[in-house]
Amino acid sequence: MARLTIKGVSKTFGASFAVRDFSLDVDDGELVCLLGPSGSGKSTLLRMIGGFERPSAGSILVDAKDITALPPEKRPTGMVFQSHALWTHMDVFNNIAFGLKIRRMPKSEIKERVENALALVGLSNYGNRMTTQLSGGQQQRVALARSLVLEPKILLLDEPFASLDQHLRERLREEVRDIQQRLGITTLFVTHGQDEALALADRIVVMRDGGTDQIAPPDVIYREPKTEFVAGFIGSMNFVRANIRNGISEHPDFPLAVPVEDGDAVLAFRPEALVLSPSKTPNTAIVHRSIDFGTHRIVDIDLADGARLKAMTPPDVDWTRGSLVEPTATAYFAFRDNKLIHQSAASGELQTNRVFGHV
Ligand SMILES: Nc1ncnc2c1ncn2[C@@H]1O[C@H](COP(=O)(O)OP(=O)(O)OP(=O)(O)O)[C@@H](O)[C@H]1O
Repeated sequence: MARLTIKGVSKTFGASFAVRDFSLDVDDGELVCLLGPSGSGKSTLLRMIGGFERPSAGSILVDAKDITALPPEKRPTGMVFQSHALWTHMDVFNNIAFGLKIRRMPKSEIKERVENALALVGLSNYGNRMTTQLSGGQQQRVALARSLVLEPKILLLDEPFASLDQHLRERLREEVRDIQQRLGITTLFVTHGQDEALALADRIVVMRDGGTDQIAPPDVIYREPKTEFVAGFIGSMNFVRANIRNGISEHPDFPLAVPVEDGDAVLAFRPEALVLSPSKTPNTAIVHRSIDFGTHRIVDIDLADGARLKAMTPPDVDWTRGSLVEPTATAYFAFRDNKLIHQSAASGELQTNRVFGHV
């Protein structure tokens, strides 16, 4: 168990910043996901923590000890990469034992530790297999065991399941979460899959252009996105542009209360916060498509100005293509210059519920 502290870390390549003035405290046993689009600096940040890249500024501490200048093998970190890079001329046992042999650990202890690590990743009978005889998922399990066997204080995972199919990826990430919680190991997990982050993380760091837009638990990121970017990147979100005057949006379909200074804003609402009612007035919204998912229906509607929105509705009402509907947003956000400037009371209530544990 260990606490990781990242203080004002930057990394420049030539004139451009890959990571910009990044700070984060990761608690003992916490799992933090670094989430962001390609090129946002996730891998560079992880590589700096693992010692594979030197920060241009700032420092990295584990349990208050500065490790910024240490090489990877002297750090209390273990890293699992996207491509597993197992040794093909060694069997599974020796792949996992390699790091321990270098540390000149007694043979009997190596055997015990490797067997424990194999059991942990569900590969107890695979020690004698060559790595070329393993499936992709099994190879990633071996890579994980190879890191865990060294008992790192901090586990660093860089999109470890990116090359696997969806089903296997979901299973492995649940296994990793399980192992991580059982060992109580402080973990940083890089992903660009929002589902993965929402399913795994105690907290999510949403990265953009080397900086962070928001650091918060998954439900907070979903319910209280601090920026327009976060709102659009995590979960499904509808956006419309509107002018705000005297505290009211001038959008013809969404005359919402937005008590902010007059000017342009982006209004945003989740599909589940968009309620549809039948309308007789032409020139409102028209149903484009309705898909039944059993538990709910997703209805695409086209506004008069051509914008297409998604509503989540109960499954029992079938909205036929071409029917006229009036959309109402029951909970919404308003953004200006990427920043949240207003959140409706309804989403505020959700927040209160969450805080008091009623959801
Ligand atoms: N060795 C390097 N030399 C020059 N530029 C680099 C180097 N490594 C990364 N970069 C740049 O730094 C930025 C951040 O890259 P990084 O790989 O950290 O992003 P990422 O969020 O992990 O992306 P992905 O999801 O595609 O892996 C990118 O613009 C990238 O081109």
